Amino acid sequence: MTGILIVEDDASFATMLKGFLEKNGFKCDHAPSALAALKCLNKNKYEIVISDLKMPDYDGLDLLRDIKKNAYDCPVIIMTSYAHIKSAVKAMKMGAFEYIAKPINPDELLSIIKKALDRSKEKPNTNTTAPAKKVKTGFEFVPGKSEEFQKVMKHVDLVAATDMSVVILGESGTGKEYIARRIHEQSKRKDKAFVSIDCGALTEDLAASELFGHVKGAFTGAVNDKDGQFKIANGGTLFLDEIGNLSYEIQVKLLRVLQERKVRKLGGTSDSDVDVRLITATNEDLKTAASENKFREDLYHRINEFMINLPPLRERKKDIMVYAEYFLNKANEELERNIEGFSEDVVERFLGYSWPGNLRELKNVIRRSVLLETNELLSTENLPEVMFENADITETQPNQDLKSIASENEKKLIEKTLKEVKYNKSKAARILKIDRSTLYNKIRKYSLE
Ligand SMILES: Nc1ncnc2c1ncn2[C@@H]1O[C@H](COP(=O)(O)OP(=O)(O)OP(=O)(O)O)[C@@H](O)[C@H]1O
Repeated sequence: MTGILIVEDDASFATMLKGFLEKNGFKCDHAPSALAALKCLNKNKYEIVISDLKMPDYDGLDLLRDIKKNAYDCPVIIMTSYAHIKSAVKAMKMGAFEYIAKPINPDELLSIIKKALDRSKEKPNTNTTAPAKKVKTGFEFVPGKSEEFQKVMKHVDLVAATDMSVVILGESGTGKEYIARRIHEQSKRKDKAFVSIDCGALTEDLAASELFGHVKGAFTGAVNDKDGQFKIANGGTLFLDEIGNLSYEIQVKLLRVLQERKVRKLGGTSDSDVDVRLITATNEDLKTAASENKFREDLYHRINEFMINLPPLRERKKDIMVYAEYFLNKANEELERNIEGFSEDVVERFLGYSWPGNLRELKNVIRRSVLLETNELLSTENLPEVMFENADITETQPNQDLKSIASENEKKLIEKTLKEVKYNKSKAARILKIDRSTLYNKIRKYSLE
């Protein structure tokens, strides 16, 4: 039986969730707080942790950080409301396996648990507890068709043929790792390893051992010799995601490896040659970080022989429906559904929404909607409410004063929301966070009836 640890401060919801999972053949423990969860993790081995994000004092993100720090080797699934989607995206960057929106859809949860278990089975036994190494299978690269993405692809094609170090700059979820992998697969190193490390999920202690390896006895817990990822990637490509998170000391060591092309294990006395192409990703401006002495300038120049700027999804609107179609096909396959496409309203909302979590968010929204949809086409009914909260502000006309711009925007937002919910006024009022009588007054004021 698979052991699942449920971390949830809402006791009745936790009991319900536990009952549901046990009915489905899982053995569960419940921890009412993140601290209680750490105690359970110290005592027992779990295959999966399902944790609430928002808990008083010490929340799901703190717990996730500590799980990674202590190298408990189990995937963490974060439960969150759509209002906290940004924290969920942060959780993914910190190494969460997946997030699921509350109210929890039981089939969606079972599907994520199954994936987490499959992923754990795929993990090679590398004699390491490394939480940050991602094992990628079934890589399928879909190119966008916007001019912005075409430009990126041109740069990818050009740089792939060289051995230059590449920095990929872009918001979380824009596809930086996919671009890195694409460069590797088009390079002469394609038959060798592509190793991906998420530096954001590595603590300082783990980072050195993870990157460079260690010899037995180098520190408490180093019970065997271990090769670092530089050695494992030898001949191939090493992708360091969130490189800005590496400490100054690790940056110094990294620079030495890159300059001398030699790596020495922690506690070791000899060097071995390594031939690795380095691709790094960041969503912060490393140049500024370097000028503020937060990132070593010499390392910055060494890793930045070529820079690729991957724009956020909202700035390459022509790509949105390309990926939406792709993720729809994938979700149909995975969930054994047959949704044929998107309603016009959905397309309009997809194009108007700002997608703070970029492609990753688009994929999750579609997967969830596919699961919930009962019609042939995906409808706005099943889109998360947050997608209606940030409806785009209209462009302004010359000579408009603030008051008239505000009214104009208000009118447009109400009109758009009403359309999206098919004039269901209770729903519209809820989305707009106003009461029904205020909504009726505004509908009258703007003649929207
Ligand atoms: N070119 C692509 N083709 C198909 N799917 C893609 C592509 N790019 C991104 N994706 C999808 O979007 C998800 C996020 O992509 P990726 O992990 O590369 O983003 P990232 O920018 O590295 O994110 P982070 O900064 O959070 O690590 C992927 O899991 C994949 O499903």
